[in-house]
Amino acid sequence: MKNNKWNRIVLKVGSALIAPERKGCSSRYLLHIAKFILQCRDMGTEVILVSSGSVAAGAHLFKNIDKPSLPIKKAMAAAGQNEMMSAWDRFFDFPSAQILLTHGDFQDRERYDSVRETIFALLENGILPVVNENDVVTTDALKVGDNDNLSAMVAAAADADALIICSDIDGLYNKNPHTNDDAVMIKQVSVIDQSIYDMAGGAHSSVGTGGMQTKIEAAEKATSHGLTTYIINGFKENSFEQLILGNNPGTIFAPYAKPMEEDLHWLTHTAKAQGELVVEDGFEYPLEQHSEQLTSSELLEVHGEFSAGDTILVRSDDGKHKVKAEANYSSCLLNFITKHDNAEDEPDFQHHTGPLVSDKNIAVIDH
Ligand SMILES: Nc1ncnc2c1ncn2[C@@H]1O[C@H](COP(=O)(O)OP(=O)(O)O)[C@@H](O)[C@H]1O
Ligand SMILES: N[C@@H](CCC(=O)OP(=O)(O)O)C(=O)O
Repeated sequence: MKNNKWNRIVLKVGSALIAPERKGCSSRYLLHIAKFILQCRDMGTEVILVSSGSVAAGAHLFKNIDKPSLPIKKAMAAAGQNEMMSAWDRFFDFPSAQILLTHGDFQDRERYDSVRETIFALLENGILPVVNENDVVTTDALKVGDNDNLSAMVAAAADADALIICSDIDGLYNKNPHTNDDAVMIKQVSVIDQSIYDMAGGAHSSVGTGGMQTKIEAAEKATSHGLTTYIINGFKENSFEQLILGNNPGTIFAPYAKPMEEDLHWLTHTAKAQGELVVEDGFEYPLEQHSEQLTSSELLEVHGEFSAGDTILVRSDDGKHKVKAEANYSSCLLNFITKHDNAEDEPDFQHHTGPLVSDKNIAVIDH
């Protein structure tokens, strides 16, 4: 990494590298990944490891592993997490620390700050943070769901310079190479747009989650925060040797020249919408100068339960525009308004309610 001069990186390691055949952890690939971590630290680059593989590592302890129920999958994660942590530990002569997170830890500002502070304290003391999703406690509403996105959220929270996603494939191809013989590898991506997402297919291995789709989402989260992002083949020792030499062994995603402001980045890439407003067609955000803000007179439907200050989706009735923003009113109040829009009450409500969402930060959703 002579040429890269990174201060801090997040290294994400996929399940296939930890427990390739779901027969417990294997040191086969971890050895050269651990060597890379060691070399980075020797060069003065701080490393945060995001390690998948708890489910794959724990699977061999259970019967009927081919179609495990959700509770069994969580039990596999609980048992496998221990195995995975000890597998990593065997390679290091410095301490490591386990951090298990859910989406809720990023959504809640106080918990988010707490995670950041803990990571910084570990790094300052030379301890390697090893992060995974806390699969045991996650629910659909609370989970990130895949460690590609989790690694990008960790990388943004930890102010890293680069995110390196180690997978079971050389990088991003123009189509899934496992199902298309003529797939061509993409060495560099400067802008992540729909054409890049269209290249992505799902996971191929029995242990991976998300395939290329979630890696591109992660790259978008990270590059928009100013991080260089790589997808590399973690099976190959040469990938890590090339990184150390400052070369690109896989696909590199260029960081945004002008990274997003922190709050807008959080709203766009981290915050989950707690509910949705459907409004009359014709609304546009971000607002042009002098254009009118959305008020309850344009409100058609309210979905979900949310409080003032929560993140919500606002969608035009024709589905053409969709934004994420901070609600200025609770779903309870807005439901009351939509159900009492008779001529008698309306002027009063219009008078008392201002814009439906805060225009401080508006994230336009286009895919
Ligand atoms: N366009 C693509 N380029 C490369 N791989 C792709 C593409 N579309 C789908 N894939 C699949 O994504 C897989 C990697 O994702 P995944 O199985 O989730 O791995 P990991 O465990 O490393 O997260 C590849 O093995 C491949 O089958
Ligand atoms: N939290 C899960 C990992 C989920 C996941 O994203 O796996 P992968 O696609 O292999 O990175 C586990 O430890 O098994």
